[in-house]
Amino acid sequence: MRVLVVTAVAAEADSVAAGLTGPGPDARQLPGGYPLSRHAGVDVLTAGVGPAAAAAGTATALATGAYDLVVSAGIGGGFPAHAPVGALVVADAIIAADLGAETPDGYLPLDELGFGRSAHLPPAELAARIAKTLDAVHAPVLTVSTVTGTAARAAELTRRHPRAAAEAMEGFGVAEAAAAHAVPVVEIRAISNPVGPRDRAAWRIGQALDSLRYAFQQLAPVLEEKPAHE
Ligand SMILES: O=C(O)c1cccc(C(=O)CC[C@H]2O[C@@H](n3cnc4c(=O)[nH]cnc43)[C@H](O)[C@@H]2O)c1
Repeated sequence: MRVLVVTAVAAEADSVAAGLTGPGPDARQLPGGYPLSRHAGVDVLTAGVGPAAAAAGTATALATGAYDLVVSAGIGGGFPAHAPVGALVVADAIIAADLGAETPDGYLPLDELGFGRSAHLPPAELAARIAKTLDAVHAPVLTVSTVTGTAARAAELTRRHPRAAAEAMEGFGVAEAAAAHAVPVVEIRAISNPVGPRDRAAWRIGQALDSLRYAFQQLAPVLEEKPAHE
């Protein structure tokens, strides 16, 4: 199995790579300038922040036809009722939470507008096994284009998606590219901040990056190729 891990920024890619145990990395750049580090069985891509960059980078990597699984991984905001700072969240659904239309009667997601889908479902058994391995919260992860910064917006997202444990900015973009290439996708988020009123001082990015490294340490035996003689 060859796995593509898609991160937004270099610090996330470094944490993922630090958790992998195999030899490497063999660093290269894909067309478009996307940095890719190759490890045993796992490639780690830095695609940029936001769903559009994530989709473009993921699609570029998947065009090689080399991958059996895509993992969207990085830091994220946690809905405090479900996922505190430092927790890991493995998505059981990857939901586009602000892709749609506002109407006088409220928000309409893309699928209800008839333009496509608003959610991707990771393979249930694999996602549940990853969540169990990581002792992670297993719940929907929202993809947003704007980081939530008010209590009102957090409450509105919770009203629409009561089970959601995290929000981040890339998962749905990665999943759209994966679906276009018929490759399964999972999403793993390490919680760096609560979803709610903007408080930059409360972000624990170092702690979340440590959690991300720990996650890939635990997952390395599952994800990395074993040489035939082992
Ligand atoms: O300082 C800010 O308020 C701010 C505004 C926009 C973006 C940022 C980032 O540094 C985070 C973007 C990056 O991290 C993921 N992330 C982490 N926490 C959240 C969150 O609460 N909501 C959405 N995304 C989050 C995201 O996936 C991006 O890759 C800071």
